[in-house]
Amino acid sequence: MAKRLKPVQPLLPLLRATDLRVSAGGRQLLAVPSVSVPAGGCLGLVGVNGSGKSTLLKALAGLLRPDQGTVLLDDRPVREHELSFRQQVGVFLDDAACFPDLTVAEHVRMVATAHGLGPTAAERCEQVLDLLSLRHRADAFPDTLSAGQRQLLLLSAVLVRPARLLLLDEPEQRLDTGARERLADVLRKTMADGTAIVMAVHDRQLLGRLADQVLVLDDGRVVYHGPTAEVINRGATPWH
Ligand SMILES: Nc1ncnc2c1ncn2[C@@H]1O[C@H](COP(=O)(O)OP(=O)(O)OP(=O)(O)O)[C@@H](O)[C@H]1O
Repeated sequence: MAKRLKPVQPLLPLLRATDLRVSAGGRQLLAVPSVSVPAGGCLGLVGVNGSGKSTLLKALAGLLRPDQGTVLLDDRPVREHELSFRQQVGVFLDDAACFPDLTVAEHVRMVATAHGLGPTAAERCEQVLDLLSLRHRADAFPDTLSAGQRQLLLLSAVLVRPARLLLLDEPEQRLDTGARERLADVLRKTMADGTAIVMAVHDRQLLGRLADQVLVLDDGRVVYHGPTAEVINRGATPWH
């Protein structure tokens, strides 16, 4: 007798946003029909300055309330201040700041401890500082860091904590080629562990190495949403 197969349930995306619209001062800043990222996937957001990438990230992070549309994490609405959301989602925006009186190691340790790493915090902190090549500045204070090292400190503080979703705004800013490659390696490993990433990015190589899908924005509107390879293979990017 033929065996009856159970219907296959498609995997739910981790993050899903539908019909997002954001405006300010009577002007529409963003109109995005849909965003969907599965666990372990990476969506790259690209577009010229002012095209709406940060606005979209803020809406996905629940930091900005859209006029219209929904953002769901695991099919539940995103709420900025909900503890479970903060525990699951690491957000890196370009306005992140450092404490002037805490060293590099202390910053990273503070975030790791706050996110419940407990006895494993010290080892994880060293590992992240090693991976981003910042361990030699572990005892340095922020005002003695170069711009790129400060960027690495802020990234270390986001990457040290466990997260199911990372929302990153131009993480490659101020980093040299080697540091960008190390960042790509760390993010790829994070994805292999099942973390989803949405990342605004100007660096085409980083985009090609990480993103499996790309959303190109122009004046707040989506002008392309599809596989990264198609955008990369065009030779010239449609956003520069
Ligand atoms: N709080 C705000 N009030 C009014 N307009 C805003 C606000 N924040 C951003 N904008 C406008 O929204 C548009 C999109 O800005 P956004 O910062 O999302 O662009 P971006 O693609 O991230 O740019 P960049 O590559 O320069 O970081 C811009 O025209 C900007 O001036």
